[in-house]
Amino acid sequence: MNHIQLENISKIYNANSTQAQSALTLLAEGMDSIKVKEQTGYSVGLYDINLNVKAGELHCIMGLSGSGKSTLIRHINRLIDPTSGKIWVDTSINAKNTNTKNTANMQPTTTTADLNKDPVGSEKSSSAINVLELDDKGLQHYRQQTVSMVFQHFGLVPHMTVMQNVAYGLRVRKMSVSERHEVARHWLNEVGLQNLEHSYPDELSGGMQQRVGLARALATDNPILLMDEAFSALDPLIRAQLQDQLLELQERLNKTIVFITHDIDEAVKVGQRISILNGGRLVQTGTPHELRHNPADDYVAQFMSAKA
Ligand SMILES: Nc1ncnc2c1ncn2[C@@H]1O[C@H](COP(=O)(O)OP(=O)(O)OP(=O)(O)O)[C@@H](O)[C@H]1O
Repeated sequence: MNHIQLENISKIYNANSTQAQSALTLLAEGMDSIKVKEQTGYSVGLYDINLNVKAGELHCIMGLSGSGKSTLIRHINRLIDPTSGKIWVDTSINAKNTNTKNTANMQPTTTTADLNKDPVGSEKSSSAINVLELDDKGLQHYRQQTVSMVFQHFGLVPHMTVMQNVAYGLRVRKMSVSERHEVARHWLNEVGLQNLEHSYPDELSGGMQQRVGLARALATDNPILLMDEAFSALDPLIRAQLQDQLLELQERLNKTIVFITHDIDEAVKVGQRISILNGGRLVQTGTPHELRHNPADDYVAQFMSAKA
């Protein structure tokens, strides 16, 4: 079952709709984004992206710098609005299986077996909403209840303790302070930071700070987790530990995770499927095995041979 679907998403930066149309016309004729920028002056973030992310999938978005990865992920929580296209999210899918209060109901929404049943995954659920149609209130609700984000540079509030940072996103839920702290403590425990709840972010290493960022995102219990180069700022050893921890958590949580990385090794390690971007275009989506054995073009083949 699809959880997120991007339909014909294009993003031309700093252009009104008429200006953007001139760039889109050139892109439709096959011109690459560098030439389009030279000819029109407009930056191409994305062009005609069609992408399905299945419920419970850890889906990596991979590509070189400037290929459009951050632009793509920021469309899903509408930090960026597209020039054209639609973004469908099935808000009926709810991985409400994780908080300490709900451990008795820990039923994963989607299993790995379910993922494999839907190799094409093109159908749209009748409960999917086009998030571009949300008004301010609807968007606020969507961000509070459906999507969480983990940032590359952690994004912790420096004057709040670790506990306060993790509990912060729960203030909008109807929970008492003690309940919020109970949930936060649970997630700090899950990421291995049980003794640091009274510390401040600047007292922690980068790896520890990102564990707090992960605990904060997980504590909201939102079914979709967006991770934008979340481990890229970390030393290789710590990065590998966090990758392992994410995989271990995901085994139990079955979140729908969109994971941005420019590192093919990381994508192959954590991603069930990988989508490869080049110059704002989606070149190929597939499992690591499919990309390695049936690359769509030389760009994909080069990534995968660098890996092999
Ligand atoms: N705010 C902006 N204004 C103008 N152009 C932008 C803006 N943000 C991104 N771009 C352009 O859109 C294209 C895609 O950028 P994006 O940051 O999404 O790529 P990326 O793959 O995430 O790169 P990186 O790995 O370096 O973060 C680039 O050409 C970039 O210059």
